[in-house]
Parts: sequence; structure tokens; C-alpha cells
Amino acid sequence: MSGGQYLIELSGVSKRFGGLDALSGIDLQVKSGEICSIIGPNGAGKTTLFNMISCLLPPSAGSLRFQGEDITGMPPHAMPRRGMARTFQNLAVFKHETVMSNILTGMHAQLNTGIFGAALFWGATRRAEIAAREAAEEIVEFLEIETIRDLPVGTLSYGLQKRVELGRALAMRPRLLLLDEMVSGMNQEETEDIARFILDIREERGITVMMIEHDMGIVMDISDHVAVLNFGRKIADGTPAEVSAHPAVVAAYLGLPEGAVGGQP
Ligand SMILES: Nc1ncnc2c1ncn2[C@@H]1O[C@H](COP(=O)(O)OP(=O)(O)OP(=O)(O)O)[C@@H](O)[C@H]1O
Repeated sequence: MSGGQYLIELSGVSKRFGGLDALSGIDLQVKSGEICSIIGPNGAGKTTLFNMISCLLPPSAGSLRFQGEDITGMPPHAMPRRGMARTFQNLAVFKHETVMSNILTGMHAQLNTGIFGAALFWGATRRAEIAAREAAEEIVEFLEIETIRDLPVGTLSYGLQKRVELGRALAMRPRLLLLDEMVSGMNQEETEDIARFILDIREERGITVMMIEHDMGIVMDISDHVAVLNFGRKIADGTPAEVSAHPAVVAAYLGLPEGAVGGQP
């Protein structure tokens, strides 16, 4: 099958750390416009999978394609310009800087491309600055954080700090947004806000979203596609309804051996 229809495509991706197979022969295809969740018990290999996709680490075997291009072994700094942005499990924000300046740092990846690059090329640095600021303002409005735009991020609640990190990733104008445990540590209301933002990010901006998530509520509510990892292997891949009914998934979450729940007759 041609890989053209997929935004991201992993073929036989494995990662070995010393004697440990953190990932083994992962095949995964994510279509443009999907919300795809990666789930699995602790240590299943989810973060390692994100590290492969964002080229933070090279795979031990297999290959990855992004927008049809082979990105296997590319340096991580090449990915934002290719249209990939990421948030991290541990908050990655500049706590002493304001909300606005955190979001503006996300523009750096774009500075030599698109409208900003064109403005810089013609020597119009000031115009580039204005364009960056306008784009950041638009993101601040989209994420409903106008009233806190000039506050240092460290003074905000955890949920709002995560929202700022999301804003900085959006400022990179990605085609693919990788969200690593976005709602962990958030209360119900903050989680619902994030779910709504993720849906809007896909609907209004056409951004494909991949998320690692332990919160099954948000996974089942907003994902089109769920891939389940366990001990470095993909044990299920399908719609939320398909994977949640899959015996291997039920067994993995209950800590039982594969085939222990509702095995095929
Ligand atoms: N840099 C590394 N060196 C050695 N082992 C590693 C490294 N990174 C991850 N591992 C191991 O690889 C396995 C998969 O880890 P990974 O962090 O990808 O799992 P995870 O599914 O993201 O877990 P969690 O849900 O707890 O975040 C684990 O056994 C982990 O200890």
C-alpha cells in the first residue's frame, strides 16, 4: 500500500536499551486529520515511541516516514520546520517569563520560513516581529488565556501552565502535534477544557494530533484511533470501541497474561 495517505507511518520500529526491548517491530499509520491516542500500562514504550517519532532518539531498527518523507535518523531540530511540535510529560515552560513570551518562543521554529521568513528576507524585521506578535495574540485568544497573557507562567495553576505549553507548540504551526500526558494532574474541568481545545485544534486548524494518555475518559471521548502498547509491542490498533473490547487490551490493563480474558474459542 502506498504511504501517501498517511501523515506519519512507522514500519517495524524497534528500540533496544542495553538488553531491554523498549519497542519491538511497531507498525503504525496515522492519517492526516486524525486524533490518535497511544495508550498502555506504565513502561509499555509510549514515551519511547514519541521519542522515535520526534527523532529525539534513533530507532534500533525500522523506519519512519512523515508527510511521505523518510525521517529515520534525522536530527530532532529538523522536525519543527518539517511541521512537528511536541509537549512533554514534565512541564517544559519558562516559569519566569510571561505567557506571551513563552508563546513567542514557539515562533522561533518558524522564523526562517513562511511569512516571517519572507519579511526577514526583505529586511523588514519589524514587520516580522509584528506578524509574530499577531499570531501569538491569536493563539492566546484561541486558548482563552487573554487575561493572564502578561503574568509570569510560574504564578499560574498547573492546568494553565500546561495550556501555555500547548500554546507554544501551536505557535510552531505544526501539521502534527504530539501531546505527552497533557491532562495528567488536571482536574475534571481542566481536562474537559483541554479535550475541547484538542477537538478545535483538529477542526479549525486541521492539525493531526497524537497523544499519550492515561486518562481513558478523554481517550475514549475524542480519539478516532487508538493504538495500545504493552511490553514494547503493539497489541491492538483501531477505534476506541474496538480496542476497549479487545481481550489482549483488557488483559494488559488487568495485568493478566495475554489470552486470559475472553480468548477466542
Ligand atoms: N533511555 C533509556 N535507557 C534505558 N531504558 C529506558 C530508557 N528509556 C526508557 N527505557 C525503558 O524502556 C521501557 C519503556 O519506557 P517508556 O518510558 O517508553 O514507557 P511508557 O509507556 O512511556 O511509560 P510511562 O507510562 O510510565 O510513562 C521501560 O522499561 C523503561 O524503563
